[in-house]
Amino acid sequence: MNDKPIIALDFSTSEEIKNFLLLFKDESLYVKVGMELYYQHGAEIVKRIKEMGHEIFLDLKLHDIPNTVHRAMKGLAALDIDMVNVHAAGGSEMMRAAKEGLIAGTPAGSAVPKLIAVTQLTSTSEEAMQTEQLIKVSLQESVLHYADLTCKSGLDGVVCSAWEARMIKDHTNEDFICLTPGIRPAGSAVGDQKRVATPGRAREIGSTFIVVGRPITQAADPVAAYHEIKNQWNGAE
Ligand SMILES: O=c1ccn([C@@H]2O[C@H](COP(=O)(O)O)[C@@H](O)[C@H]2O)c(=O)[nH]1
Repeated sequence: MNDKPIIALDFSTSEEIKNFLLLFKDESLYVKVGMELYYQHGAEIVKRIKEMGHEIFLDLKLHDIPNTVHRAMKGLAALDIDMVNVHAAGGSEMMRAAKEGLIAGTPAGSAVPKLIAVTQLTSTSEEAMQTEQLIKVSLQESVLHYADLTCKSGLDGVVCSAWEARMIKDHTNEDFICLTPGIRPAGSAVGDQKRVATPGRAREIGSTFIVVGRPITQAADPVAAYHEIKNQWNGAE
């Protein structure tokens, strides 16, 4: 497991990002740049955050035809990101194309970013999956199916809820990344998330990375909230 919780930087302005990151002074963080930030500030914001010494998971969840995803990944690989993702629902051909694009676009001498795939979003309940996506198996079966497909397509891991991490690692291997959003410290607001777990529970079950947004970014003291969550994640409290 990675000892740093990944902070979801769900902000829209570069000013907000700057002010937020300044709170952490010289601490090196692992942050997640998602659609809200990337669609407004693009490669420039990724570059600036990287220059500040932070690791970056670029959470754009690509899902398109294989050729388009290959070309997009080739471009993203030039950004010096650490991890990026696609939707497993795009299929094995698309996932393999994503990986090939990433390898082709990575500058010589640099490490290829980790590539993971979303199984079922943590905001999806079993009922919504069955009635809206018309997937007639259990949510666990669907998540496991996508994890298996992702592993066989040569990717590094999946996005899932903490509750599915152990099952996925048992069916793939211990090194297969299970990155789990939907993390909520006891007593904090769940919001739109459906499959949530505390940082401590996520560690016990087998998450490799946890992603935490609002419980940190909307806290009265984000630095204190981050360290409390980090301690719980590392089993220190
Ligand atoms: O299944 C998924 C995939 C991605 N996310 C992203 O993680 C963060 C979670 O933020 P919170 O504020 O802690 O809910 C957010 O950026 C999502 O886009 C996810 O939640 N679930």
